[in-house]
Amino acid sequence: MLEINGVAASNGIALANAYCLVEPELSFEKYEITNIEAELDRLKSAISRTKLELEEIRDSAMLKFGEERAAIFSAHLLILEDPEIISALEAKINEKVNAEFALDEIASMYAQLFESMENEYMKERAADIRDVSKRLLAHLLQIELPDYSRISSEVIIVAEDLTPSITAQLDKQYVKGFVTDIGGKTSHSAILARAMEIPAIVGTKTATKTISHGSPMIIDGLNGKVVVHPTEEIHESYRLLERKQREENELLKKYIELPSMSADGHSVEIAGNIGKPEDVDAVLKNGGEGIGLFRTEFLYMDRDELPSEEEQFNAYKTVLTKMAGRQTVVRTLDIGGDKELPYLKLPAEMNPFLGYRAIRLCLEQTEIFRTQLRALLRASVYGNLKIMFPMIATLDEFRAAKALLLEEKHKLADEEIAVSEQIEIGMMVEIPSAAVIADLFAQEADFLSIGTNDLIQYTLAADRMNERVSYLYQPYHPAVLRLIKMVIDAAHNNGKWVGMCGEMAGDEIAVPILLGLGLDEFSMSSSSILKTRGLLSKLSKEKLAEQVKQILLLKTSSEVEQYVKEVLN
Ligand SMILES: C=C(OP(=O)(O)O)C(=O)O
Ligand SMILES: [Mg+2]
Repeated sequence: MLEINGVAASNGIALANAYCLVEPELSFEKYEITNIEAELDRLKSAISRTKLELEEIRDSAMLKFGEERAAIFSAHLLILEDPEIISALEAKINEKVNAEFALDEIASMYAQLFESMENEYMKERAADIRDVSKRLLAHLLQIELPDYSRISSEVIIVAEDLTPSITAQLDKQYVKGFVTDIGGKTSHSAILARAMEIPAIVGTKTATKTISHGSPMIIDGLNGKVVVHPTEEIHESYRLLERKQREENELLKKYIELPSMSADGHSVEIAGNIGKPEDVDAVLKNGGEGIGLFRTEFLYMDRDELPSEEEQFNAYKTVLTKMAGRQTVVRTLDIGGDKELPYLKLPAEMNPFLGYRAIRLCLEQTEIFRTQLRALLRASVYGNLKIMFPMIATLDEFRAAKALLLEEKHKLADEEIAVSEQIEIGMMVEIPSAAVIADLFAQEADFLSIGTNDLIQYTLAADRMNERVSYLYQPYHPAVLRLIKMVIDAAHNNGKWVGMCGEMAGDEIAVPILLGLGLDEFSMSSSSILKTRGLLSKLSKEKLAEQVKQILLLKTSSEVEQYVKEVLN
C-alpha cells in the first residue's frame, strides 16, 4: 500500500483503477533484417491495427464530441492510406532496415517537409504525421498508448497535469476522479473537476512516477490523500465513507428548494460558476439562484479558431434562456495565465499571469472583444444578463471596456437590433490595485465581483498553480480579508451590490466571515451550492458581523482558521 498527499482540489471519494496518462517510452534500435518479406508483413499488420484503432477513436469522438473533433482522426486515417507514404516506407525496408527505423526516417522526412512550407495549414499537417507515426510505432513495438477519449471503464486519471481542454473532454460516466503531479486548488483543471463534480487531488508532485497503470486506488478529495493498492481494511473503510457521503448529499437535497437564508433571516444569493452552456444544468439541479460567473473563455478553447459572433450568440442565448430570468453574470474573455489559445499565436512570456491577458488583450485586439460584446448584447433580450470585465487594474481600463460596450450597443440600435435596457455592467476585483481603489470603481460600476483565486495569488505573490508555494496561497491571510472588506464596504457605500466568484465563496471557513462582512452574492462550483446553503442556514449574520471585528484583528491565517472553527462548534 502506498499513500501520497496532494492538494484537495475537488471534494468526494473515488475508488477505481488508475489510468495513467503518461506517454510510454517508444525507443528502439536500428538493426539489419534478413527477411524483408516478414518485415513488410509486420509493417502491414501494424498499419491495419493502427487503422482499426483510429476508426474506433474517430467513431467514439463523433458520438461524444461531434464532427469537428472526429475529423482529426479521419485525417490521420488518410495519412495511413497515403500510397506515397506507404511505398516510401516499403522502399526503406527493402534497404534491409527494421520497420521502426524505416518509419522514423520516412515520418521525419515528411514532417520536416510540411514544417518547412509557408502555408499554416500544411505546417499543421506535420503534427498529424508525427502523431500518426507515433501511434504506428507503438503498434510495431506492441506498446499500448493511453488515450483518454476511449476510456470505457471506471478509472481514476493519473497525469502530470490536465490541460483545461483534456479535462473538458473526460467522460464523467467513466472518469471517477483524477490525480495530478502539478497544480493547485484554483488551477483550471481543479475548477473544471469541481464543475464536473468529480473528486480530484492535484499537486502530488510524484503521482505519475509512483502509480502504475491499472493499480487499484482511492482518492480522498476531502483530505487530499491518494491511496494506491489499499489493504482490504482501508478499502472497506473508504467504501463506507463514500456511502456516507452519498447519504449526506441526499440529505442536502432538501436545500434545493429552500432560499439562501441565514438562521437570523438574512437573505443572500447563492449562484453557480459555469464554463460552458451545458454546465447550467448542474447549477439548476443544485438549486443555484443565478450564475455568478460564466467563464466565457472556455467557448474559445479546444478549437482551431475564434468562435464567430453567431456561435457565441447561441451559447449566451442558451444560458440566458435556461436561467429563465435569474441573474446571469457573464464575464468577457479572460484568456492568459494557464488558459491558452494556441491559435492566437501569442508570444511566450516570462510571467504569463502578469502579462498580456484578459482585458489587456481585449482592449488591444478590439475586434475579438467587439464580436463578443455584440453577441452578448444581442442575447441580452433572452434573460437577466449582467456583463463584467476580468483583470481590471485601472479605472481607464474599466472606462475603455465600458465605452466599447456602449459603442456596440449604439451600433445595434442603429441596425434596429433589440438589446435589453437593463444590463448591469460590472467588473471583477481580482487585482490588489482594484481592491484598494474599489471606492472609485464602485462609483462607476453597477456591481463588483471579487475574484479571490487571483486576488490571493497577487496579494501574496504566490502563483496559484505552483505547489511549492501553495503554503503561501492563504485565503484567510489578514491582508486578503482586509482587501475583501474594503471592496464590500466600497460597494455598499455607493449603493451597489457585491459578489464573490472565486473559490473562497464556497469555502466553509470563509463563508461565515463573508456573511459577517455583508457579501451579497456567493458564486461557486455547483457541487458546493447545497453544502453552503446548509451551512448558511445555521449561521447568524448579526452575530457574525460582531465576530468579524475580532477576526480582522487576528494576525495570521491559522489564527483566523482556528477562530472560525471554534465559532462554528
Ligand atoms: C474567479 C476568478 O477567475 P478565474 O479563476 O477564472 O481566474 C478569480 O480569479 O477568482
Ligand atoms: Mg481570475
